[in-house]
Amino acid sequence: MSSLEVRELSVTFGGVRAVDTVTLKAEAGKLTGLIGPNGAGKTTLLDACTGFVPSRGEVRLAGERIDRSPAYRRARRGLIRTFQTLDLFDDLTVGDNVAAGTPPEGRRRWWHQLRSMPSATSAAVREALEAVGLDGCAALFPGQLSQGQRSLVSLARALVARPDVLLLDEPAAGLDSHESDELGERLAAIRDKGTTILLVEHDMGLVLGHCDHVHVLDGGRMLASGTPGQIRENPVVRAAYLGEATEAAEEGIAR
Ligand SMILES: Nc1ncnc2c1ncn2[C@@H]1O[C@H](COP(=O)(O)OP(=O)(O)OP(=O)(O)O)[C@@H](O)[C@H]1O
Repeated sequence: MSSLEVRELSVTFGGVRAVDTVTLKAEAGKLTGLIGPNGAGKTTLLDACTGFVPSRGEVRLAGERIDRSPAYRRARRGLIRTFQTLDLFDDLTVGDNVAAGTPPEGRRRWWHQLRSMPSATSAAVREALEAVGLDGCAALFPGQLSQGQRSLVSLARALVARPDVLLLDEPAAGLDSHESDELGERLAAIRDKGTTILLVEHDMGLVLGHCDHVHVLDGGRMLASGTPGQIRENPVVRAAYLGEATEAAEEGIAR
């Protein structure tokens, strides 16, 4: 099991400091939530961890620095992510969409890799679809699924790569509260099988109901960290994120 850790991580776009000297950890084998208001820097932090934007500071996977590695090497080392925009291939079946997430094997030539690509019916694809509750949907096309189910296809495409650490960007978007609770159970089961998960999400029921630990970002900076219970009760978080003005929060923000 691997942890993911960032130390003093910063990302700047022109004059905007989207992530500002953030230090946080997704503990090995845990489901960690990352929450914060719109524009807080959550997606940018995932982009920096996975090598999609240049950053300053350290990113460590299982204790080893990966912040100088290109995105594909980080993925090969087991750091796999999903995107807010699902980017499914509408002309491919669900099974083929998931199969497309299979990582290439080592340095074999591309025609060998093509020949060894798993098919939509391979065991790895079946297993990934089962893990998200879409077994039986392999032959359907994304257009035949609900938005929530499409999000699950994107999750299955990440799982087929057998990640050590899985970064999820708002997988509950488009899910109703029942589906989102079900997703929480599935993520907990994936964690229990040994995958470390960092979950960016606005769905508070999912985060506070299922995560082991939660980090809160605001304006690119770490605002708070704690158990879901501690985060729920934190007056500064309630003021900044949940829109509740309290005296304690005002004192906290002023400090
Ligand atoms: N490619 C970019 N170029 C310029 N500014 C960017 C870029 N990507 C993000 N930003 C800015 O960085 C800040 C953080 O954005 P980010 O998307 O990381 O926030 P977020 O917490 O994921 O928000 P949301 O919950 O709405 O997805 C915002 O001010 C955003 O406008």
